[in-house]
Amino acid sequence: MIMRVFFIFNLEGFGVINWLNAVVGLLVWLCFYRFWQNQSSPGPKAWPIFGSMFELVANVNQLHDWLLKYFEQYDTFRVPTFGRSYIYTVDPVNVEYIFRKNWKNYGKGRLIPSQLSDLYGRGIFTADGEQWEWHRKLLQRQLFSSIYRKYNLDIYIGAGNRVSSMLIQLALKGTKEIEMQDIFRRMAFDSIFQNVCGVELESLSSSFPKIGFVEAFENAEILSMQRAVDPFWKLKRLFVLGSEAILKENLSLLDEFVYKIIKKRRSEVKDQNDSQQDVRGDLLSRILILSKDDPKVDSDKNIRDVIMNTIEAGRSTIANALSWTFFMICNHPHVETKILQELSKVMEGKEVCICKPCGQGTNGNESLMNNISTYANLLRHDTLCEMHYLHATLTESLRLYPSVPVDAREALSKDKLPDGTRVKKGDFVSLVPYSMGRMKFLWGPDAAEFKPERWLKDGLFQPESSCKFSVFSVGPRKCLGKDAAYVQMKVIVAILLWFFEFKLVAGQKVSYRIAPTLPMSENGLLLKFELRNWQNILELNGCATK
Ligand code: HEM
Repeated sequence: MIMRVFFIFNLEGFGVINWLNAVVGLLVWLCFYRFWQNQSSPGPKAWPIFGSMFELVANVNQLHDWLLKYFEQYDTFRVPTFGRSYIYTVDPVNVEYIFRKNWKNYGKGRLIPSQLSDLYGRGIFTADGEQWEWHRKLLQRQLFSSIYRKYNLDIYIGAGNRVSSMLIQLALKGTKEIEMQDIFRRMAFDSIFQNVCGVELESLSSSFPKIGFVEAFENAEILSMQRAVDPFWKLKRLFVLGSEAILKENLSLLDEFVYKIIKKRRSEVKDQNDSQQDVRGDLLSRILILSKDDPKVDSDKNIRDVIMNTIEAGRSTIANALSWTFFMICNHPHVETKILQELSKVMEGKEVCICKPCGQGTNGNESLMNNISTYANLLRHDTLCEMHYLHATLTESLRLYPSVPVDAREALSKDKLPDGTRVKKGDFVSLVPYSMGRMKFLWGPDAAEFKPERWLKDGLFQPESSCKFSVFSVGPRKCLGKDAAYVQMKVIVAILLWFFEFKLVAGQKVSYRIAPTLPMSENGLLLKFELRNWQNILELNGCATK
């Protein structure tokens, strides 16, 4: 074949040097062609071969604000790097196309799953196609069942009680300031673990215990992410060296713990069916009971992957969202007042002493804890649904500080977006909720301001299209835990704000840290706290004491 080409183009006698010149010339031409192509597309300046790599690396620690700067000029732009482009968009029409209309062409792809699959296996966050569909259907069936919803709510109420008890104990020891992000991180991990596995990890205590499973999970996640910038990770994994050796150790600990729970639960629910009164509510039991005819459920590895992915889904998302919400509430005292007014209105008439200065009298802390627990138990689904202002506050905080700031997909084949942007196979195409939430063309001239009121009409919460408020993603792969997330966040805010007063510790600089979610930087959120002054609440609404 090659000889035929030589013959046709009469290339015999071309000479080695000439050949080399031709090949180098072709490569240089290709580089400059690509350079020229990238130069003419919207986005940061692109250099031959390296594309915009240098600018990207220089800005990686403030990635979200760097992207935002470009979104002030373009709705969609390209960041070319060595072999592929990263395309970012805040254009709702492109978002709808990528995530809904042509979603099958934009999946988890190959690169990210290859780095994360030791931790998450072939679970919902790493799988495409049939495997993803199996996970999604399995979870969908459980997450919206009434047994599971009730079980979850009880977990969240328990978590609210535990955080309160922890704060009271800390206050007794004379502590006046706390790092709230760490408390929310512990609370969210404990809750999702109990929700998924039916086991309490008990990391919420005033002694701030280190829990082996939690540490191993967090280490494994960081080490798996670091593979993205380590070209030798596969070699290191092969020879069990350095970071890969540590990752392996953490993964073994996680697997041992999880497989033990799966085994135990299999034997416990072996003969149970869903109609029994004492049926367990945790996700693992429910899957084992309800899907026992599904051959894939027989595989402990599949179940392990479901567990790991669901823990990941509900862990840092909730902790981040609550941390930023408290940050915003502390910065906007009138929002706190309105939440308290709503709480007292919604809870009015419920059989609880919500307005008395309980716990500050003779019965002391025990009475206060009883009061907190009685109040918390009244936070049932119907009561939470009445809290429109709190719902709006959480949504507004997520608009500005979305738990998943960049939602990326890999193009499985070449394509063209509605605005004409060309996509090559292997390009990463991302919607950027962090920037979307700040776009004036979407939210008006006050887009940067924190205004829960923008979500309310006549006091009722008004949802927005997910192509505009994309915080929970869009289309067939949108978040499965959105409702559960709101329930948990509302319970925690309703309990903590009612019983405690929080103020920002002055002088701290609160910013984000780069991660797949949007945690605050290392120092977290330092808050001063004390028991709420009940007299203020009484005055707030002229509330009648019981
Ligand atoms: C404030 C809280 C939360 C936010 C902002 C959030 C946001 C998101 C986003 C943006 C995605 C798409 C991620 C991707 O494309 O890879 C997602 C997926 C998902 N979320 Fe959430 N999430 C939250 C809480 C939860 C909770 C509590 C659960 C479960 C109990 C959950 C379960 C899931 C699952 C299973 C998926 C995968 C859906 C799929 O790929 O089909 N999420 N979530």
